[in-house]
Amino acid sequence: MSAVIEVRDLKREYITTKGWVKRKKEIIHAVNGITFEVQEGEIFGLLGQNGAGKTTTIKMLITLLAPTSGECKVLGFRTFGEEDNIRKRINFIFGGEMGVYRRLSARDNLKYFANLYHIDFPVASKRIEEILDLVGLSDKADLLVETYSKGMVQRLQIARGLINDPDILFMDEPTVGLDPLGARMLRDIIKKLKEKGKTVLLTTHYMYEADELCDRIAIINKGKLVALDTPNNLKHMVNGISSIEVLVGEASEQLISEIKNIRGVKSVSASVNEKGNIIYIKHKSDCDISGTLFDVLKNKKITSFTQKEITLEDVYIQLVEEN
Ligand SMILES: Nc1ncnc2c1ncn2[C@@H]1O[C@H](COP(=O)(O)OP(=O)(O)OP(=O)(O)O)[C@@H](O)[C@H]1O
Repeated sequence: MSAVIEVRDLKREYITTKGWVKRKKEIIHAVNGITFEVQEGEIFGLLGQNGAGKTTTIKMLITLLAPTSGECKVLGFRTFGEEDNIRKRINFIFGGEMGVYRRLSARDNLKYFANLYHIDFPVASKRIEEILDLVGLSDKADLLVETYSKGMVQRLQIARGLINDPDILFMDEPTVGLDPLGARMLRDIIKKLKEKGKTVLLTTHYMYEADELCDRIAIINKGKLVALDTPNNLKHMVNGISSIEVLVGEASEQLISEIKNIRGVKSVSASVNEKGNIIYIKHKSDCDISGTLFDVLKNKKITSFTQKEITLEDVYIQLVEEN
């Protein structure tokens, strides 16, 4: 395997102005010195809160934005200065945007984009059929896109992103706005791309998505890289913390604060689902809180009590809080 993306001490600043009367210049350090490599054939995830710098990073990688400083190379070429060598070998998909023509059929859309890449007709025709099959749109290929569901449009977006047979596909929140079934179909397509040897760099807000898809994940916070590893290794970073989920009839603020006061408890949160109130408790692994917890939950109609594995979300929250 070789590195197809090389980023070293990459920075990007934006200069904006603030205030009405006396306008003051402000420098935003959107990407503030990040370093990572992506290997050929990897699915690599960029995770971070809103405004963490994910889209800015992607824009620099796809040659749309010049870095302020640092090194940013794709397929061995500088993204600023040697972009012509990169553009025909990559493609990108921004989730939630149209990017395709509603008044054309999927097949005509793909023919149009193949034309933009000057792909010969026989090659394009064969590729279009293969791509339509990959994204599961073969039987709907001649319908107008305006009759498509959101999930179908998103799948067509992926098809569009594959028209030049790119080595690397960049995806910014590919499943945003999709229903669970649509999102699952899209994740399956991304897995198939990996099987075909493509490299995928994606951003997502959904932890389970990153966990399921990514070989490695970079967590970005305020423009800086706070962790980079496989999902499993990242989970091991939250050493010494255990997680419990309890389903109860009611979860009052007083109950939550009583649980918070148990020695060894690090955090408590609650949510409601159709079965009742779920209380999420994180505690130090070397403190057995179960006895005291059962005392506090006495008469609270416990319907389930589960010791949970640490999730990527736990890691993410801890890292972002620490930073
Ligand atoms: N064109 C711009 N001018 C000024 N500031 C910008 C510009 N684009 C982005 N920013 C700022 O740079 C920071 C990083 O933005 P970016 O869009 O890269 O974050 P993100 O991680 O992709 O967020 P999100 O998950 O919300 O898409 C934010 O503070 C944002 O407000």
